[in-house]
Amino acid sequence: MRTIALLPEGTVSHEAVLYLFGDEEVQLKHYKQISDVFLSVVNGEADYSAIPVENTIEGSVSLHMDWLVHEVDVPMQLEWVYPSIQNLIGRKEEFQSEGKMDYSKIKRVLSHPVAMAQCQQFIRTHMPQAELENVGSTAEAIQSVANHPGEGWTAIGTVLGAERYGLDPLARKVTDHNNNFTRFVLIGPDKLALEGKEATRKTSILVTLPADFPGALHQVLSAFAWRKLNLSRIESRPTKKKLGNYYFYMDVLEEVESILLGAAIGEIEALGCQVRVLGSYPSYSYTDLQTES
Ligand SMILES: O=C(O)C(=O)C[C@]1(C(=O)O)C=C[C@@H](O)C=C1
Repeated sequence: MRTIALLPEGTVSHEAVLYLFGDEEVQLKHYKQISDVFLSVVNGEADYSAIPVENTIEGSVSLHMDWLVHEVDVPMQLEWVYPSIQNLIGRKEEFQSEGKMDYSKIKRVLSHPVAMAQCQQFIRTHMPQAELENVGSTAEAIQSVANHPGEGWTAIGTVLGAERYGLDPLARKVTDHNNNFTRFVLIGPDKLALEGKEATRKTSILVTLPADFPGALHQVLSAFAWRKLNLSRIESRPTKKKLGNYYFYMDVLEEVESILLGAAIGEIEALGCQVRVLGSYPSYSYTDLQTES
């Protein structure tokens, strides 16, 4: 049985992992901090670590991307997409009378910063008086609310989290945009694919440009363009070595073993760029996962 490291019970990550593996039995190891989720696979405590890397509304989860690049050297082995459905969580009896919600009683809203950002408008419209507090995960937020009864505390998080910590969804689906999806990856030493499910092949690479090379990025991009290799994401991030030094993170819709991608990487290296492959893996979209073979 596979062991998966992930954020605490009741997080969006937890829902997403349960969804990914469906009926397959997996052992889940929950950690409070994302750093411990990363380290679990490094230390051999888990076969894979589940990491949220990108969100429709917030874009890249920078902290997690930085851990992938700078702190650990474990390949990405699978990617999947899951909707982040956020809800306002608290105790019904504290905020509702005769089934009607009284938002003016809310003094504090706790959540993960990415989840909080997904519900900005909802919070501003309904509870502008509330203090906002960012914590390590949506589940940690829900647990804190459970530990402070009668103090006007609420959390933004999942229905699964509300159930786990004995609270109620006070308002459901409170994200500002309907199409709120999060991209997750599994990192680990071994290859992984879901049997009978359609997947797109993807390769994630990091490209560091040589200093003082005018047009270097243009040339890198042309190596992909004339081979008709599709880039689905490109993003610059600081190298953390020198102010103004950046590397480019790129997702290419092709397997690293393919002749075309191999040749493109060779050409980019010949230009004097450094290329690091972060992983070459199957990518599952939300609808593909729902379709049984
Ligand atoms: O706190 C959680 O529920 C998480 O799973 C973390 C996380 C994230 O880090 O982006 C995952 C997805 C949600 O969009 C918000 C938060």
